[in-house]
Amino acid sequence: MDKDAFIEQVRNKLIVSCQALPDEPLYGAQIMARMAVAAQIGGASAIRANSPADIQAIKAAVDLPVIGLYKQGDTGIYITPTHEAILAVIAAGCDVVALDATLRPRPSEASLQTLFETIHAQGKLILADVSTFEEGQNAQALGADFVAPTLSGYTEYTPKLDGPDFELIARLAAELNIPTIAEGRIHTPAQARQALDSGALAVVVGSAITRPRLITKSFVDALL
Ligand SMILES: CC(=O)N[C@H](C=O)[C@@H](O)[C@H](O)[C@H](O)COP(=O)(O)O
Repeated sequence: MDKDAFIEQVRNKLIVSCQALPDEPLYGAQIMARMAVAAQIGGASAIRANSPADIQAIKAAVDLPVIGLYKQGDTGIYITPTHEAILAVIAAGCDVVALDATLRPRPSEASLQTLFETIHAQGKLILADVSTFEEGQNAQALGADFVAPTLSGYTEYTPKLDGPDFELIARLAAELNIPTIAEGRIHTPAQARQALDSGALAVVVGSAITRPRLITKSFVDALL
């Protein structure tokens, strides 16, 4: 899928992140594929998914573009950090590759520039997951197709907010030339609406739709 087609597919729409790690109760490619089917029936415009196995199962189950990533651990730079991880999610069939584009020291010798080049050489689109405006600027300069504030609140130098980082969404959307896809702690339909009103092209919602353990906990906590 080319960039214009992807933009038209997701414009002003919801993208559902269907992810469960091995320590989560819904872990398993077939379970994530059913989550994706539910998301498609509900009206999602695209799916965000982690790992080659999940991406492959989701691609077989739904007729939607997939933003693929491959988490390697859960500290430091863990979202699609290497060429191998990129090639694995592309081989699994994703349309867009999401990767950590923060300015932190990288775990392998691969620079962000060469990782971007690998994605484009395979004819796929780049979604740069960042935590600050400067990281978004850097990703744009290196050739990213899309930017998302996915990592705001997850780097040691960004504030830990309870809700979405609307300020960063608005600044990325206003000051960069590439589209911003809002993501991270969007927990309600009103927040999703606000993200679009802040200038985002589309909105990714994960936990609030596909992590029932966390959804349950939010209700339980409200009753304490
Ligand atoms: C920080 C990090 O590793 N974020 C991951 C990125 O793919 C996922 O664990 C999140 O679920 C996703 O970003 C969607 O966000 P939320 O689940 O808050 O709607």
